[in-house]
Amino acid sequence: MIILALNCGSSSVKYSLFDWARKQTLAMGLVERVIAGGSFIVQSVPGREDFRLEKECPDHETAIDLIIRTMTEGPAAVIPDISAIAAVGHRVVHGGERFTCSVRIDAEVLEAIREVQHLAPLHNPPNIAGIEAVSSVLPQVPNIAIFDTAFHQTMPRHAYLYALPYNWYERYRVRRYGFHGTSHLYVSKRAAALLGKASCDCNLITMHIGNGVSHCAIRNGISIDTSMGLTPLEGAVMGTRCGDIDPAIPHFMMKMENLTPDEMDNLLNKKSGVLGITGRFTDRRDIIQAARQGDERCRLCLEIESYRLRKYIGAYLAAAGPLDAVVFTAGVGENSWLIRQMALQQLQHLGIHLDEQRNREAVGGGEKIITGDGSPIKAFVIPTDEELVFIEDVAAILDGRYAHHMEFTYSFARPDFVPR
Ligand SMILES: Nc1ncnc2c1ncn2[C@@H]1O[C@H](COP(=O)(O)OP(=O)(O)O)[C@@H](O)[C@H]1O
Ligand SMILES: CC(=O)OP(=O)(O)O
Ligand SMILES: [Mg+2]
Repeated sequence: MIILALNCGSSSVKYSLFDWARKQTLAMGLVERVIAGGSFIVQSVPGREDFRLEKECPDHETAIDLIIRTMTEGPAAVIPDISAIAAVGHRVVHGGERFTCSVRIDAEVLEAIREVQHLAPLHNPPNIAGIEAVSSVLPQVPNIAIFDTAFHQTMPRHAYLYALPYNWYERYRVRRYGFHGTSHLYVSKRAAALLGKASCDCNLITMHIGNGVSHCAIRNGISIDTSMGLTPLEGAVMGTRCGDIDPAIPHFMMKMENLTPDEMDNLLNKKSGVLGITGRFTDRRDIIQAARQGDERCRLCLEIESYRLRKYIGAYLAAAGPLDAVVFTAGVGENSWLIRQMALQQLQHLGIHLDEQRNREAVGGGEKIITGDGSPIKAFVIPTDEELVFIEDVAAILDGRYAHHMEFTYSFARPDFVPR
């Protein structure tokens, strides 16, 4: 059974093609600059040179058509025919309160995903566009939705409700949902394996630090709190999103600069975070390099970002403890020893003893421990693999084995997987 996992973002489509019977990755790839213009596809196949092709994709349908053509025709082909694809797993960022686990998509499920799209305006519309595009190109193939929010549906009321008029929750479902659930789920299961414990016996803090950043407090294997909220804007300092701020600031700034609500929302989502602080960079590699060359604003940015990480570790230690481990994942968490070091410094009194040498060496892939041997709480770097969760859920749903994220035993076999 060959499964295609799709992650349709606003400007990109990431994909992974997996042969379930052979447990083999056939291809992984990415179409960038969808809609924006100047789009191109890059596909990696184990044991082959990367394939790259420039092709305009003014919409997601064209991007998905390009992906299917690349996988089936010409020099980058990995399967003989489109009919080899047995099912497609789609990342859906917001599932509201209705979806607590992955589901097969039918007209009613698609309608329910549409109903909550206003809660994730940057993410759900491209997810829906991807589902519609696949349905038109591969009409016979089952589509499965895997939700970012599902893993966090175990949060207790006291963690997911805000101190706002209660009828906002009753009328509009204003509450904390949390995102990156498949990543938190994946790394928590891998951390349990590294600890040699059942995941239901593990208390963890998982730190997904990429362009979007979120943290999760995990007690007995389930999410009990997470830093993103109603939308993916709350919590940590991100590439372009502000994370936690005084909620009075938007109103204040709207008055000061005569901004509309949409302009304000755009500033908080797209012009803030590390871009807002540095004024020029979203990529932490650029920021670290500039800081090393003496750029004061970039240095300050690293201090603000890592201080916020440290505060969340402290808060979630209180929420999830007694803790087994802190886990770092995603682009920054997997690769930036400096940001990890700045976040974990001086936490010995909490039982986290960073081993600076191990931490510096834990870059560029692989699962690593970065605390010293006697550290009461361990810290790990674990490369995330959200697509593998999609693939396992799709296979399990089609086989009738899948009940729920928490009850389902993942195998996470991807021996040939090359971390990004
Ligand atoms: N070696 C590195 N040092 C610091 N940051 C890095 C490094 N490699 C990647 N990153 C960061 O990872 C980010 C992307 O992470 P990723 O998880 O791929 O994000 P997303 O999936 O949200 O696009 C980049 O913006 C970059 O800042
Ligand atoms: C929910 C979210 O922030 O996703 P991403 O990191 O892909 O932007
Ligand atoms: Mg990501």
